[in-house]
Formats: sequence, structure tokens, C-alpha cells
Amino acid sequence: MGVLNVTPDSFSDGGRHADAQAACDHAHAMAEAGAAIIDIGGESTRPGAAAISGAEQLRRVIPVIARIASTLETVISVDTSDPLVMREAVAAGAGMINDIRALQAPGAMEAASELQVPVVLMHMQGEPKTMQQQPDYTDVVAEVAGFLQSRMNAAQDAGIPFERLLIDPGFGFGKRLEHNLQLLARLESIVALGAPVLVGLSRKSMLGAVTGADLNERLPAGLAAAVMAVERGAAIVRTHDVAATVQAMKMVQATRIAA
Ligand SMILES: Nc1nc2[nH]c(SCCc3ccc(S(N)(=O)=O)cc3)nc2c(=O)[nH]1
Repeated sequence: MGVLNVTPDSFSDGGRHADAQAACDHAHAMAEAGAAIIDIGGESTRPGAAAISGAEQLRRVIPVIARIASTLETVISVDTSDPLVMREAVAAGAGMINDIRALQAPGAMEAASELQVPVVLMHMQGEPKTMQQQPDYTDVVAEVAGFLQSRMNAAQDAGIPFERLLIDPGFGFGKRLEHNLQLLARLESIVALGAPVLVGLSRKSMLGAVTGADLNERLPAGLAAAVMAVERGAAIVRTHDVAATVQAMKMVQATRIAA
């Protein structure tokens, strides 16, 4: 899964038209590099980020989704918690919902059920604005697994079939370093829930905390983490660095079928 940021800080200061084309070009490049899914988010959900209105998210993502969907076969995932953004994004060509709030927002569960596309249920403690202030767990793996199980149950109770569910432990979303490392080390406990597991490790602070590498120097650490996650059963890797990650995944796959 290739990351396509359409938040203003990733935009030039030009008009949105030029930016939609630039985003589309980046999506094509990631698909060329082997991305199976392009993840498009209009809300910056990094720690400390303020929530973005649904209207602003729509302005940012819908033109880009429409342009990409009309020129590229690759599955488009919309990174949003807002039911209206979900609906408009799918109408514009998105084929998957990636919700960091696991369909807990009002109306999100109903929207995801009606839209009949796969949906990622991710664990986050708190909200992006405050989640890194004092993350706290008794047993982070058990608590994250329990949360994901409860959201899977809620989704199935709302009519979303199990086959349409994906789960994600949410690396960096209300977790300290030791919590992130435990979730990676014991990812099998999340995989055991049965739904395909998506992991987002690319460029995250856990990589910097362990290696000392700055934001744009974390690729080797990110590839190591992605390989460890896939070796433990992860099915989808969300990454900014598609070509490098695809290379690493090819080594995992070739070795797996040789076993
Ligand atoms: N399913 C899914 N969707 C995602 N969307 C994002 S955006 C990243 C926001 C962010 C940036 C940096 C840190 S940190 N403090 O760990 O460096 C945390 C969160 N990520 C994920 C992820 O993982 N899964």
C-alpha cells in the first residue's frame, strides 16, 4: 500500500489543480513501482495534528481520487473516519476504506456497511492531537487484540461480512516505543484474530528511537520492520517507499515458496 499524502503541507503553494495532477503522477509512479493499493488521506493524523473538517477533507481528496480512478486500475483506499468522506470517496472511485478510528465515528459503521467495500479497522489510543502525551497499557498486545476483536464483532453485527474486514495494530497511534516493539514482536497475536493484518511502519518514530535515524533516513530500518511484520503474518505493508519495499517483499515471498 503506497502512501499518497494530500494534506496541504505536502502540497506546493500552487492551485489545487496542479496539485491534483502531481498527486496523480505520484500515484502512477507508485503503481508502476508495484503498489497494489494507493492510500489517500486528507487528514494529517500524525501526533499533535488537529482534526480536519469533513468538508476540507472532501476538497482535498475527492478531486485526486476522481483523477486517479479514471486513469489507474490500482485499488484506491481512502484514509478517513468521516462517513460523508467515505461515501463521496467510493462514489469517486475508491475501492477501500482505511479508518484509523475503526468506524467509531457517528454514522461511519452504517456508511461502511452500505458501501460494501473492504474496510481497515485500526487501533488508536485517544486522538492524534493527544495520543502521544501519555500512552499507557497493562498488556498492549492483549488490549490491542481485544479492541480489534470488539470492532470486528461490531462490524459484523452491523452487516459487514468478515471477508471485508482488515485489522491494524496502529503503530505509533498512542503507543510508546516499548509498546510498538511489543506489538511488532508479538504480531502473531494480532494475526491470530483471522482478518488480514495491515501494518504502517514507514518512517515512524519507533524506527528513529531505535536507530537514531532522522525522518528521511529511516528506510533500512523501515524495510527490516516490514520484513519482520510480514514474516509474522502481516498481509499488507503501508509505505512511502514502494519500490524498496516491493524488493524486500519479493525476497520474503521467494524464500517462503522455496521452503
Ligand atoms: N491503517 C493505517 N493507516 C495509517 N495512516 C497513517 S498516517 C501516519 C500518522 C503517524 C505519523 C507518525 C507517527 S509516529 N509518532 O509514530 O512517528 C504516528 C502516526 N498511519 C497508518 C497506519 O499505521 N495504519
